[in-house]
Amino acid sequence: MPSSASGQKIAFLGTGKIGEALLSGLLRAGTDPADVLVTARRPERAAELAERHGVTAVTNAEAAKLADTLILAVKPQDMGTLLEELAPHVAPDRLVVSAAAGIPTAWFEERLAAGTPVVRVMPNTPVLVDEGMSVISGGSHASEAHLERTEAIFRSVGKAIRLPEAQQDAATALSGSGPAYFYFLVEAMTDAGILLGLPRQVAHDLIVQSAIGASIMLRDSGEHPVKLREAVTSPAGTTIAAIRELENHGVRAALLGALEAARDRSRELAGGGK
Ligand SMILES: NC(=O)C1=CN([C@@H]2O[C@H](COP(=O)(O)OP(=O)(O)OC[C@H]3O[C@@H](n4cnc5c(N)ncnc54)[C@H](O)[C@@H]3O)[C@@H](O)[C@H]2O)C=CC1
Ligand SMILES: O=C(O)[C@@H]1CCC=N1
Repeated sequence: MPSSASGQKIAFLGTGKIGEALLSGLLRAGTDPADVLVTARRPERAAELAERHGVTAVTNAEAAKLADTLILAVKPQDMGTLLEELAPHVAPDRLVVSAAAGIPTAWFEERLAAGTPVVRVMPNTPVLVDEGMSVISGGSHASEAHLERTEAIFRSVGKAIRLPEAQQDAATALSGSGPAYFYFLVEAMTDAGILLGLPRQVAHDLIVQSAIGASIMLRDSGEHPVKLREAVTSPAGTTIAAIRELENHGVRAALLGALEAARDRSRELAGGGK
């Protein structure tokens, strides 16, 4: 287990949407709540988290003293303020893991005591259902043991792979933001069901189950997505009529542009920017 079996304490600094999703996943995976600390900007939020998950609410400075692994999950724009408060309290034997989009490990290394190991991770919200995709890159002081400790945490809530840090902005565009694109598609396709006269709940159920079935086939069949799509696309049939509309509206080009925009935005956040 990520923390309790190794006797290590993990602190979440900034426990918002992704922080709480990760925290709940770790607890489901068997981490002892006594080994988990949380911090929040508002005391009421910290108390709520402690009550809901049975973990301990602490200040950022206390987290730095008490925890072996510090998972920083504030917005990139808030990372500068957090580091100003935190850095004086972080001994270089702590592992600092940032889940923030855009910000490079070097940025943290400049602000922390010399030699402090930093690992950058881009997770995604399906960690809530143990189907997360996390991409891990080590900074210049992160050892194999630090990377393994980080992998153990993120593998308890889904898949985790290592990539060179230069590919983190692209990974953020693909898997970090990725779930949002699928939700957007489901929302639009459900609206299409309404246009075709179906009740909203029926339209939702038809699309969600189709998405689940298609996802499992993509994962388990080993087939290329083109093959899977061709198997649905009968000659002179319904699917090709829809595909023509998607191509007419440049949906493929829109996706290329959308993910490039997400990658560019991640790059812009490199300095914790606005
Ligand atoms: N939401 C997502 O799907 C993903 C988010 N991320 C990254 O995770 C980070 C957090 O994103 P979200 O959870 O979406 O944002 P969020 O706004 O839900 O959570 C951030 C939390 O940090 C707290 N916070 C801010 N400053 C603080 C401080 N000094 N001390 C303690 N707590 C503080 C805020 O009150 C808030 O609860 C971002 O850096 C984002 O790039 C990464 C992967 C996926
Ligand atoms: O939208 C964002 O900036 C964050 C990072 C990846 C997913 N959500």
